[in-house]
Amino acid sequence: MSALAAPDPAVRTAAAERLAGLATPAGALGRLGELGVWLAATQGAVPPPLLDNVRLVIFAGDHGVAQHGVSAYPPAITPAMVRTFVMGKAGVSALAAAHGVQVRVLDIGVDDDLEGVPAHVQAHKVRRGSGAIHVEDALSADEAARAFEAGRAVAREEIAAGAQLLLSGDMGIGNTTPAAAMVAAALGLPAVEVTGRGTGVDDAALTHKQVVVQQALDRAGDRVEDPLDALAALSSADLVATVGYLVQAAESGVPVLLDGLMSVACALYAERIAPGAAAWFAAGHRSTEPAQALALEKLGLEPVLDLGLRLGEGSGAVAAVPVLRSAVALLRDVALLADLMPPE
Ligand SMILES: Cc1cc2ncn([C@H]3O[C@H](COP(=O)(O)O)[C@@H](O)[C@H]3O)c2cc1C
Ligand SMILES: O=C(O)c1cccnc1
Repeated sequence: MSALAAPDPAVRTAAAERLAGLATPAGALGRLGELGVWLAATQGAVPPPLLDNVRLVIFAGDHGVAQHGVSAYPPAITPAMVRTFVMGKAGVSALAAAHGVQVRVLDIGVDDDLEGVPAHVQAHKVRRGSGAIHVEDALSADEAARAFEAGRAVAREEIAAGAQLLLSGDMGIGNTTPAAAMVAAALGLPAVEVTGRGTGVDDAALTHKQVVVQQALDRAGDRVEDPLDALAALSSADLVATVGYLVQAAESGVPVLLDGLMSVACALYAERIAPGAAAWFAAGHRSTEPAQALALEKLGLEPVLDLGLRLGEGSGAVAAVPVLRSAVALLRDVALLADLMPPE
């Protein structure tokens, strides 16, 4: 794809001028000031509008590799959590209810037919489970293309519903393994430098997980040089859909607040596929996974929060929404110093 347009530079300049003119000491608003300027540029208005239409999509899927000792939890948790999101009782559901964020969960590749779950949850399903990446490709080229288009379609649907800010979340036992492989492949790093404990595997399982990630990288070989080939080899239907969602948001000029490892790994690929996309992304939080920190650094993103969260689901992004709203409030509601001072 050709390079994407950046958030409006003229609006960015006007927002930076407004920030500099507020009745606060220069620079006193720190990152809140920077976030306000970014939000103004991405919304195309100074001051930026109130963020009252913030929408999270949770992409759910299973991973063949989860049956090979890489997670502290069994794959049966994935469909159980999809049902929990539908009921509004997951960790992210509580945060989203507290902060007025709309949540949508989508089964892109769960290895279960999710009987009784509303049909719209499965409207974009690509397949049941994705391949165990250390022994086979996650997806065929055709499945990867379909997952990418599904993610794009979902972003268009959310934008049509008025989204001012999109969030991306994940659900899938074992997904920190493909996400670590994706980051290693994009950054040219060995498995030992990217692999983390995910849901909390012990030392022996961490060593095994590193071996599995390295096997996946060795198996993919030179194919990692092309981002779409790398995704088919090393990711999953739900993660490719997330990449498509991020690319479409950036292409449509709608900003995205990223979450933890899966979200940020997908953002790396969105930037590889659509250079310039990262200018539309902010990082909600720093997770405990080493690959997330490495991917954030590559993208030049500084996370808003650092709470030691390692949940996924979009929880770290939702937790950061009040900080973004604070940034908007300051640019909207603080007087200009020039208006307070008598003319000379
Ligand atoms: C009850 C439960 C709820 C979750 N919500 C998100 N995750 C997170 O943990 C998983 C990734 O970690 P790993 O690669 O170690 O399996 C993903 O499902 C992710 O969304 C959860 C995990 C569990 C167990
Ligand atoms: O970094 C994350 O987002 C993460 C870490 C562990 C488990 N689930 C998600």
